[in-house]
Amino acid sequence: MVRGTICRLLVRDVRFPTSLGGHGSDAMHTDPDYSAAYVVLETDAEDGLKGYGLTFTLGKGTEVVVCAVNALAHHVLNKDLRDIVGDFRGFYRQLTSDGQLRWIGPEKGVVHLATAALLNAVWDLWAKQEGKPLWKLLVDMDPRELLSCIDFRYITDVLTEEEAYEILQKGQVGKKERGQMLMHGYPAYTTSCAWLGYSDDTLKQLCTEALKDGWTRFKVKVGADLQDDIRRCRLIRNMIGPEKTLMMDANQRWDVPEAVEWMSKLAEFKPLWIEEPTSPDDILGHAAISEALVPLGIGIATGEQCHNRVIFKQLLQAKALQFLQIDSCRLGSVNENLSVLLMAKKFEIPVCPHAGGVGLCELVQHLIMFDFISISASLENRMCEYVNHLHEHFRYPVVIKKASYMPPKDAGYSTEMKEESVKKHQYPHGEVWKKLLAAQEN
Ligand SMILES: C[C@H](O)[C@@H](O)[C@@H](O)[C@H](O)C(=O)O
Ligand SMILES: [Mg+2]
Repeated sequence: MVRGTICRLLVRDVRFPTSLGGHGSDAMHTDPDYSAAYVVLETDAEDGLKGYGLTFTLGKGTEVVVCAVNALAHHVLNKDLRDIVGDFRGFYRQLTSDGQLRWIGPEKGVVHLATAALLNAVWDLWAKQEGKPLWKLLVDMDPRELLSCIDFRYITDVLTEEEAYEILQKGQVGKKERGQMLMHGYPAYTTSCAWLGYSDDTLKQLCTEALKDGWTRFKVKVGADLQDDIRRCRLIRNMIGPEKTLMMDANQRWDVPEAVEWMSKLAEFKPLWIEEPTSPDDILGHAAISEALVPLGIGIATGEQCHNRVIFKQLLQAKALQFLQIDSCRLGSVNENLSVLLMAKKFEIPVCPHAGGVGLCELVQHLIMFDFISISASLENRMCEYVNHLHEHFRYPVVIKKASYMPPKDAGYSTEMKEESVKKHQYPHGEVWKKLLAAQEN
């Protein structure tokens, strides 16, 4: 049973110096330090359970997200958890519609990332109090209760609450069997072999290891230099062979005509999709690229920087994407992701979540497992991203077997980091940063 009043909120700036190894680098983000604004919620309940939440950042700017979390804190502090989850739609709306703060959003940018971190902590706490992993909490929830967590404002022109109810009702059929199927895991793909900053030797070595570990789906970063891309894509396609799946990711590097031209040159390597070919805000641009590339057998994937459900709605309406990539830390937590999963189902577009970063795999695995069991009922053309960095800092890290995510068993949203890791990596006074910053000064 849900219990307790939220009496303490702590937010910390935690950064990992991943840029030193070129990990996570792409055509636009050449030196990311995978980081998080990390929130801890405490209640006055005797159980001592805490809620942990985060949003993903790339280093600089995490302090701005921390500020935004503090600016939103009054909406959360001294609230009874029963009141929050009893009217989760109302609570979501209260956070996202703060009459003053919404001016620096609304439902996008820093303030929305902060909302995600806070709400992720609330969901973690709720799932912990119920003694269930988050995916199971969602799967066991009655459809009406699930819908009561969603703010349908701005999407009722494509999905009404009644339509969403019908989708969830249909999803009840075969739920148990799909739950059992998941015991073999949810299919994953790896991005870890081919960051843009990796040398060809590193790429080869990591690809060899990944093949040995049973990976069959690979993503490669492209977009900075065409000749480099041709060489790297040839290398990886030759290594994995013609049957395995290859995806490409340009991280918003191109203009619309440039995207079409560039990808026509990479088509020979048979990519399943090109991800973020252009600005994430350019819905019609994505539609134009999609129209040009689908005949070449290349789909469009996007979502990791889609601000909110409205952008996803329009991408779906405009037939601008073939693969939809939800993100657990950019949208307004589970609440907003639920609405996007339901819209994707209505449009029959497969959801292939964005993960990686720090903690994104830990979180989003819950959402995609719920999606399979209760909404999509399909594994066709579906897979969840995996990146093998930084899991050791989490108390309940992801478990990958045979290139699949195994369903989490521990209660909560897998968001909790090890205290030791947080302390060491807190910016700028943690041990790791003190050393690095001192070395930079000398
Ligand atoms: C800066 C980051 O590593 C991104 O490159 C990464 O999230 C990427 O777009 C991905 O799809 O994994
Ligand atoms: Mg990407």
